[in-house]
Amino acid sequence: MASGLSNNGLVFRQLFDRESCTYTYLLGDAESKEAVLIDPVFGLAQRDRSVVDELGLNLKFVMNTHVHADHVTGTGILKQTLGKSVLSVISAASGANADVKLNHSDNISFGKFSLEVRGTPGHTNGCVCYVFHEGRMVFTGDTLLIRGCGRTDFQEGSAETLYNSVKTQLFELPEDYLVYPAHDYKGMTCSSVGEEKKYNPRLTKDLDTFKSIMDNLGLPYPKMLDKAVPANKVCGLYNLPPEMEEVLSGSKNNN
Ligand SMILES: N[C@@H](CCC(=O)N[C@@H](CSS)C(=O)NCC(=O)O)C(=O)O
Repeated sequence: MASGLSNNGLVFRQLFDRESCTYTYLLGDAESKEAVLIDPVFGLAQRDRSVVDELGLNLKFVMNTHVHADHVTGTGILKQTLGKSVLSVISAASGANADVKLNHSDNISFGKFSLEVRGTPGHTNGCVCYVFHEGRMVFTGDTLLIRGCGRTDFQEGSAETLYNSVKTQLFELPEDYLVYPAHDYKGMTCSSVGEEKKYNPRLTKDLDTFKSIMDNLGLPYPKMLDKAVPANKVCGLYNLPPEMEEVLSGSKNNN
């Protein structure tokens, strides 16, 4: 096995989109070569394909943690270019189209590894987190961010639901599990369950204080909201903004 590529047979990469500050995660089994990609971004599909190819992996699942509002997902374009053996994945509760629609406590397997699905509604109804017990990691989407959490002021957002999701589904995990969110806006890459239980400025508070914090975030709506949500209901392949149609038709390269 090539050195530096894997750890206990796991191949792991954290990839970043500078525009939307989105993290995409690649996890692969070095032995079987089966891999999954979590929260890919449409405009970076070529980058993701290159990394997968260079590491000698075969994508089995392209997955979302939820219907994103700030960027268009790359699951559809990756399926289109990689072929029918790649399956798109999202939760059933999201109401979005995909090959595989997940429910709480389902498992997604790739090679000898698997991800446990935990329903964590609050930012949206269909949010899920993926717990990777073998790697002691959890991919939290927008449910839990580093020292923050997903906003709850649009889509089906509910501060109380998000609070309960974090407390029951994430803060019950062992404290050494590493937290990998879908975004970071401050240059942080990773946290742990223990750190967030101790230092998260929102989720260390009682429910009423949390709700008041969430009611007063004062964030502008994501610039892509009206385009991204309908597109992401169909794996990012509908009603695309013109610059993204160019990517799909191959007239724009991503280099
Ligand atoms: N400025 C960005 C959107 C930033 C934003 O609203 N982020 C979301 C996650 S993406 S919907 C969020 O939940 N943020 C929570 C926070 O506390 O920052 C844009 O225009 O796209």
